[in-house]
Amino acid sequence: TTIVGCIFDGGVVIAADTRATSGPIVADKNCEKLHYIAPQIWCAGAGTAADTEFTTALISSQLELHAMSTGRKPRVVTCMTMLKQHLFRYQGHIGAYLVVAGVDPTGTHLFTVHAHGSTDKLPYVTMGSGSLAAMSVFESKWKAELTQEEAVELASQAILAGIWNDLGSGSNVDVAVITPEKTTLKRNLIKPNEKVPKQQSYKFARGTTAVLNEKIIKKSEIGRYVSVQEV
Ligand SMILES: CCOc1ccc(-c2cc(C(=O)Nc3ccc(S(=O)(=O)NC(C)=O)cc3)c3ccccc3n2)cc1
Repeated sequence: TTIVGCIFDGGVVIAADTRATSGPIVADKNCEKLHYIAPQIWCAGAGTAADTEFTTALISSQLELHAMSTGRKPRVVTCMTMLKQHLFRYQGHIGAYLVVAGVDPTGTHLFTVHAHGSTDKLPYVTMGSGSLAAMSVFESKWKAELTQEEAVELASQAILAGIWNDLGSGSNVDVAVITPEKTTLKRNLIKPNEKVPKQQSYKFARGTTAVLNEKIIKKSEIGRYVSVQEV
């Protein structure tokens, strides 16, 4: 998995690849790793799929109840705090590595939350098995005061670095852009691994391989031939 987040002038963008693995097997070629928390708070998840899905859904519910009781819009720091306290309580046994991003009345915020409960607050972040490949893109191309278009492009390039260089990442690029006005989910914004039509037909004509000899036997005689190596 490769997931990233990047703050820009006026909002924040998060992005993810769409490969789900089970050991060496690609279990899902187009899974969703961007999770809704609140109208202007979204979360990218790496780690155990069920853990990221259920943990984000649980905190989304708790945050909505909190917003109802306070009568205020939910804050990103509140979401981060709920996530870190929940994950710390389970001492890392919940395999959820999360990028929490959003806009609230106090501004634009981007956090990481690790499975053991540690957190960071940064202008750009990466997580997952492809995090080092993705971070190489940010460390070489990030600048302050990015525009929305620049931030979407940079985040997409960071995910693509994971897709190409990390076996745990692959398939497509999903992006979510969060501004004070609206949140836009761009599902499969980039599809760099689509199957293309074969250049030609690879069906061999009947008779391409010569038949050297043929022997028709009764079903009752099969046992006689199973152990015999015909030369
Ligand atoms: C007592 C242990 O404390 C810890 C503290 C921090 C980290 C940690 C983990 C990560 C990280 O993202 N690890 C990670 C890898 C693969 C997937 S995965 O989903 O691609 N594959 C599997 C199998 O989970 C998820 C998360 C990370 C990334 C970027 C910068 C720092 C980081 N630090 C781990 C343990």
